[in-house]
Amino acid sequence: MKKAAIIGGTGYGAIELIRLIQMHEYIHLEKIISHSQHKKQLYSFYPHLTNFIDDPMEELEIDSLKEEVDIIFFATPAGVTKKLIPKLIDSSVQCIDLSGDLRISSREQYEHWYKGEAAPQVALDLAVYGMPELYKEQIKGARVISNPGCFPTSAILGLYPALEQKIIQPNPIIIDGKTGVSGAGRTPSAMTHFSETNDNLKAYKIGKHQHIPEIDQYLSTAVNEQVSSVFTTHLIPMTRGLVCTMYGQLTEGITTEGVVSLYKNYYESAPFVRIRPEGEFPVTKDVYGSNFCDIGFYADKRTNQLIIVSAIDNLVKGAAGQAIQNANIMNGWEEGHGLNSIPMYP
Ligand SMILES: NC(=O)C1=CN([C@@H]2O[C@H](COP(=O)(O)OP(=O)(O)OC[C@H]3O[C@@H](n4cnc5c(N)ncnc54)[C@H](OP(=O)(O)O)[C@@H]3O)[C@@H](O)[C@H]2O)C=CC1
Ligand SMILES: CC(=O)N[C@@H](CCC(=O)OP(=O)(O)O)C(=O)O
Repeated sequence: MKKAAIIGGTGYGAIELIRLIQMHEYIHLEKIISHSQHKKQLYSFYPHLTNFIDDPMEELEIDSLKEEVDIIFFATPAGVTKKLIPKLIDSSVQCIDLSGDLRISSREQYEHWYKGEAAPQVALDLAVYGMPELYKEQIKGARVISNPGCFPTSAILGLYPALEQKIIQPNPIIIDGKTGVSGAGRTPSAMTHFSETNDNLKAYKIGKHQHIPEIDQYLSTAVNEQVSSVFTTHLIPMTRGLVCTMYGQLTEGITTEGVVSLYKNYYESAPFVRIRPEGEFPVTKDVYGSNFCDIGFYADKRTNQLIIVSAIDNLVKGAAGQAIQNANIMNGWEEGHGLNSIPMYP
């Protein structure tokens, strides 16, 4: 049994981690750290946690925390982990960061897209990108995990095999992303206000989204050349769920059936990627509350484009679920332990 702490206690990522850890036999949630609400009970903000979490949240004392727990989940906004991680470099505590702080290998790129100073190079060197379907061997030996962003999880899982196997051109790649409002976290804003989102559909952060360098960095490794994707996100009036619809120019006359077969082989040992048969495409309800990424394809002969549709739950495979999947791999537990529930439907 490993002892864990979550930093960022009152946020949505933390609440989803708590739900998943509750079903985990080998992780005990020792502490919930809150920046703004320490000494208060989490159930006073989230009554659905009544009788599950009784201890009050605590203030962050990083020097003692690293001695008291084995795993720290950082469910904090970008900008927090990069300041804390230098204090953990010499400890043995496992760190899993849900924020974007450790995802971008170039400090200059981070500073351009995130508008703040990047994490120290030593922390970036230590961090492994926690996408188990691509980097399982590196995750096994890692102590610091940079958990992928929600859109990058859906986009990279959907595009990587087609790029690596050269069935589509590396440029241009078009990614049309759509997400539910919980992706923006718990703090309300003008963009997430009910009357702005309900009955509405909005493209946002056009050309400026912080996931652009992350997607491009990992897709570029698939082809050993720079991929510069065209990526646009849309806010959808729903709570959870995310879909990327993606387009790449076919290089050869592969059929949809051929693409389905290629992806089935590629993800044969990936328990959370489900490939749809020809003619079927995933919807967000297929993955709701689950750690699955469902992917469907259409090789369009008329336009010579491969169309890929990839759906996840932003809070599970896009955040907390993938974090638990990484913890499982790091600790030699079964990859899907605590994550094998059937998606909620309807
Ligand atoms: N929501 C999603 O779908 C996804 C989120 N992520 C990433 O996961 C992380 C958490 O996201 P999410 O939970 O949705 O965000 P929230 O805004 O809901 O929660 C973040 C929490 O972090 C704490 N916090 C805020 N500011 C500070 C600060 N300056 N120092 C320390 N703690 C602070 C607060 O909790 P408290 O005051 O209790 O400490 C806050 O509630 C973010 O980096 C986000 O980008 C990644 C993928 C998907
Ligand atoms: C609706 C909404 O605002 N979604 C967020 C999702 C970002 C996220 O989840 O966090 P990371 O930046 O840590 O990946 C966005 O598009 O920026």
